[in-house]
Amino acid sequence: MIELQDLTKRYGDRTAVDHVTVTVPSGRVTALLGPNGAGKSTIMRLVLGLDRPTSGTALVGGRRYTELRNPLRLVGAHLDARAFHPRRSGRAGLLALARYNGFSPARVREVIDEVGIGAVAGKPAGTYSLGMAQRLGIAGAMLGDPGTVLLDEPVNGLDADGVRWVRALLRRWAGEGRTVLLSSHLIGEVELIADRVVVIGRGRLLADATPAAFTAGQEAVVDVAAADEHSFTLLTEALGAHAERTGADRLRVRGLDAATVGRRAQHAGAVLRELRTDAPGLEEAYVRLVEDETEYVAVTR
Ligand SMILES: Nc1ncnc2c1ncn2[C@@H]1O[C@H](COP(=O)(O)OP(=O)(O)OP(=O)(O)O)[C@@H](O)[C@H]1O
Repeated sequence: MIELQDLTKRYGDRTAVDHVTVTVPSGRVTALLGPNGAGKSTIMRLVLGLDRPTSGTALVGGRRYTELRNPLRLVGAHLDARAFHPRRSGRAGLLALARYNGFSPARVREVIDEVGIGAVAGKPAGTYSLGMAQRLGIAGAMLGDPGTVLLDEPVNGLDADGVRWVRALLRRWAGEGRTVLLSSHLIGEVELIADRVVVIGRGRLLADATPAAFTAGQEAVVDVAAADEHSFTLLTEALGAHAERTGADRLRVRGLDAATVGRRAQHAGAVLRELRTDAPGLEEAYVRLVEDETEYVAVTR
């Protein structure tokens, strides 16, 4: 479990993390989600003792990271895909990390197999594709078989297979009771991977919920397509400010239900090709949330 209590970090007059209180439970995959510069990496660095909080605390298993005696056995982290020495082979980098932290060369072989970089392990890490570099970083995080894992943007640069692989790996870790915290600025990834979503905007906690609870309070939208250009014009006029154009003949409607949209179209003489209610996805909920970062939204489980 990771506990952030009133965590604040300022750099000069810039507040990177602003009074964040949140618990990241074990046995779950939790995503820190937020736009670039929201404060996700800073939170991870504070948890890992790489930076000191201005105020508040970040605890892993009830202790500050800097108080842990054998931290890599308890907490694994992968913050930067290019953290390994570019001219050293991936294997050599992992062996050095293992030696320094008291892990066996056999464990290095195991993690290399597990992340599937056997074919490139002898090559300089600097020659790896971003996907391979991500796998190498994840291998480093796994070395100590830790109960808590932090991964900063772990699927950045991975192809669809790679994303599936990370998802399966994180699910397995959570299933084994580990605490898994990843960060992402891509809502689509998070929707696929995480059990819990912690949304951060300008350093502040905006939401902490399951993906389902996060979207539950959101109003559905209606997608409507006109049969022809003339109908599209009539329809656009009939729906006014409720409608937003999303395609050549297509509108997205907020604040009216499908029956009302259908009636308005009929009155206006517009012929429809399609009319459907869309349950709001995580993306819709997320966009609304970060659009107005000044509003504090607490979503409970
Ligand atoms: N060492 C530092 N010195 C000064 N400002 C910093 C430092 N580290 C981060 N910041 C600032 O703190 C804010 C949060 O940055 P952070 O990197 O944590 O965001 P992020 O959510 O991880 O974004 P990204 O997705 O771009 O990595 C930003 O405004 C950033 O410029």
